[in-house]
Amino acid sequence: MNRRQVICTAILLALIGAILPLGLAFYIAWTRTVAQEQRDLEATAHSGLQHAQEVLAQIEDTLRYFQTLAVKPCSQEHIQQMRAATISTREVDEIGYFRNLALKCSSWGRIQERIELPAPDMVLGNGVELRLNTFPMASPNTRMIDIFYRSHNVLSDPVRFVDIELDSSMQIAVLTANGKLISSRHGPSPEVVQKVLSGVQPAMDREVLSVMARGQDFSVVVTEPRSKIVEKLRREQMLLLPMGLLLALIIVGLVVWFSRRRLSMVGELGIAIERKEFSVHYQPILELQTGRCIGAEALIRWRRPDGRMVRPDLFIAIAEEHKMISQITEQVFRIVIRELRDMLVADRDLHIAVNLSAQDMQNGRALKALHRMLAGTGIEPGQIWLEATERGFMDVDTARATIGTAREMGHAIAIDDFGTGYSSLSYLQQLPLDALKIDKSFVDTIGTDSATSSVTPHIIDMARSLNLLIVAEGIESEAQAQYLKDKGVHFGQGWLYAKAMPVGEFLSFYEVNLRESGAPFPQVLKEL
Ligand SMILES: Nc1nc2c(ncn2[C@@H]2O[C@@H]3COP(=O)(O)O[C@H]4[C@@H](O)[C@H](n5cnc6c(=O)[nH]c(N)nc65)O[C@@H]4COP(=O)(O)O[C@H]3[C@H]2O)c(=O)[nH]1
Repeated sequence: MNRRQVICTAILLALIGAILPLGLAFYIAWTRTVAQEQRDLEATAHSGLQHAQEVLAQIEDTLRYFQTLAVKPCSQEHIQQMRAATISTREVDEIGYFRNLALKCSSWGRIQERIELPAPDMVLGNGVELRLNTFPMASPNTRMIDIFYRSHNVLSDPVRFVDIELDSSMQIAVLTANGKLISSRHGPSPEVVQKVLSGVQPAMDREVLSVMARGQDFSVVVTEPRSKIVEKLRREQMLLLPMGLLLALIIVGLVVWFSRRRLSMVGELGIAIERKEFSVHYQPILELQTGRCIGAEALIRWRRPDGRMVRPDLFIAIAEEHKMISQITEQVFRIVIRELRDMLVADRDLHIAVNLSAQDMQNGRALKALHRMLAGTGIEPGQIWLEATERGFMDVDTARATIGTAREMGHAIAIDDFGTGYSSLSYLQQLPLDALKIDKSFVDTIGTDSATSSVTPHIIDMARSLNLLIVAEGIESEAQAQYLKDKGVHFGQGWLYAKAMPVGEFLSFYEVNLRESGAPFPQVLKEL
């Protein structure tokens, strides 16, 4: 992933991370509120049904009482009893006595006019008849529910059937079992009520919550516009939104932390070490006189997940600065042993040079790790050479100790990039080194009249006087190679011969080289 992709992904993830928990909190608050409201509606519908049935039962009791009352119909006493019942029974507003389906007297007294019972709207299982739109003589504008049994009827205010505790945001309708409206409160929509009754989910269920309770004689529908539950939703949100907000903050924080880590080279390097994103390429080292390949320098390669390569001189410095280099050195050792173990065991003339950083030289941890890794592999320690730059030898005492340990273990040790730092002859004399590598910058000056071109022969003379093996790196031309050969430089590496290459290519190169050069293993190395 490149920088831009990391930033875009981070922004996207941060947005999702912020929106998702908040959206989730909102969604949970909404569904919890709706579910709670649905439960409240159900409870209201059931209590509405129970109440309507109790009202009916009360009226039926009154009717049954008059059925068994042994008084002369429409006598003073009969009318008196009817009046008493309207006073003592809340559900009973008026009582009437019928003969041949015509009203003879009521709790108001005797009736002179002929009032006949119309056809009932519904007949209950016990023979009680219901008429839903009765307008009594005493108050002709008031609709009453007429409940008739055998010879008596009761007129009851429809409100009695819905007289329950009702939330101001809810609407209730009590209907007969065959769906005719008895009474309602808070004006429920007749269409919604009919749809709920018929079992069809109301089309506007996005706007209305509804519940139905069905009894033997009545059905009760309770509705509530969703807009009315906003207040309750807010209360729920007050509870959940802070949690969502906290989660969003945590996610956004994590995204920022991860992306910053990903964006910084140090962070990326740490991830690369964890994920073992490194590989090793091998640059052949040849004896200059014969052209025989005696081994290779192991050079680390880091390919990032997006496919881009990072130059080692860039990330090695950062790894050193942030104390990550030892892990990298260990990974290089591990890769070299894994990739070349068989070949190193089969061919004792093959040598691989591995770079040690200044820190590796100072803390000696890499050497211990190498010792552990080589145990039981069959590889001779002498087949692994170690190279360290001048900086690695700055602290002469520590350097001497580390070189001593390395040599005791059987490794040859070389000073890399010689001449680029402050090393002097006297300084070199104090270190028990095996080889000196001439830096490419000096090889580049061969045949030129640059100011440093005169340094190269001095470095070579110095190395020779200290009896060190000399390896020149960065040889790119025949002229450079010839010059170095003439000066008695033993070994060289550079694009003139081969670039650093993956293990498979190197092994082929090595086999072809051995076949074609036909030269024996160099005497100078046997003496090491
Ligand atoms: N232009 C040109 N370049 C040539 C030629 N011949 C060799 N080179 C390059 O010169 C560098 C030689 O390695 P170095 O001096 O140890 O310099 C190395 C070394 O200091 C460091 N390095 C590489 N691998 C490791 C490692 O495993 N551990 C440590 N600590 N440092 C490493 O990174 C530096 C750069 O490594 P590379 O990029 O692989 O670059 C390599 C190599 O590819 C040539 O003819 N022409």
